[in-house]
Amino acid sequence: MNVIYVKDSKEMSEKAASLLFSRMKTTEGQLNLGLATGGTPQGTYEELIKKTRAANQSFAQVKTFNLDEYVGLSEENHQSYRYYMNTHFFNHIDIPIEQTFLPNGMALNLEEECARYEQLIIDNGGIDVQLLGIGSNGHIGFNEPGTPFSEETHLVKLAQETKEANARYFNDQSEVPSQAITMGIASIMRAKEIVLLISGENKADAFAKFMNGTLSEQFPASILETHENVTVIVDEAAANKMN
Ligand SMILES: N[C@@H]1[C@@H](O)[C@H](O)[C@@H](COP(=O)(O)O)O[C@@H]1O
Repeated sequence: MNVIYVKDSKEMSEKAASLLFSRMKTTEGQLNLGLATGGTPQGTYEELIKKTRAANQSFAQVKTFNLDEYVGLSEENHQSYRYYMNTHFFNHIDIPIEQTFLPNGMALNLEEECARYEQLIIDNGGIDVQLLGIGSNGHIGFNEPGTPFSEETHLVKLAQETKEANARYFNDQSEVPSQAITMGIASIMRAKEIVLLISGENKADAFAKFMNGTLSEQFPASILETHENVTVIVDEAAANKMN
């Protein structure tokens, strides 16, 4: 595992964007990108848009697969992850929108939707580079503590801690959906390369726990240490409990 220590979230975003940009360039855009939402990767998307424009680079061949989506929020809902991805990234680059995929949290049959999404990723050849954030309880995607490492895309009930953490994006905590569809740990681990971003002092405990290396389903991110190609980019605020 390659751990890169950076000063702040700006430097983290620049490093992550450079890494993704170079992967897209070396594959001439023939790349399946796994993407994440939340506050942490927002700067990475901004940097990636800047780089793409400055280099006048086309990424029309890239396909994207997001980790997760809330159940019951339409794509017009500003809190849906589809809306987040469109506004923060897809509307500003030339990846055709038909090549951008998220689980459909409005599907009538949610179990079928999970199986469809898992198969969609497989049928497209799998994910080449997966971008990840981490929840303060160690969740990745929406795989909460206790999720079996063997899970593929599935329906989850959000932990109270996660609902509280994500309430800042909603008018009121009662509006935070209680369910989501997420790629499972097994789906994430099939990505050929993983880039984990950790930023801010509210992630310091999670980072310290991650680095202590105990493999446990109670701390979902711990599985990443068993993946052969992981880069962690962590800023000073998140790393400060390691000193
Ligand atoms: N499902 C997302 C995760 O993919 C994300 O990593 C986490 C942390 O978000 P933030 O980066 O805003 O702290 O929040 C959500 O729960």
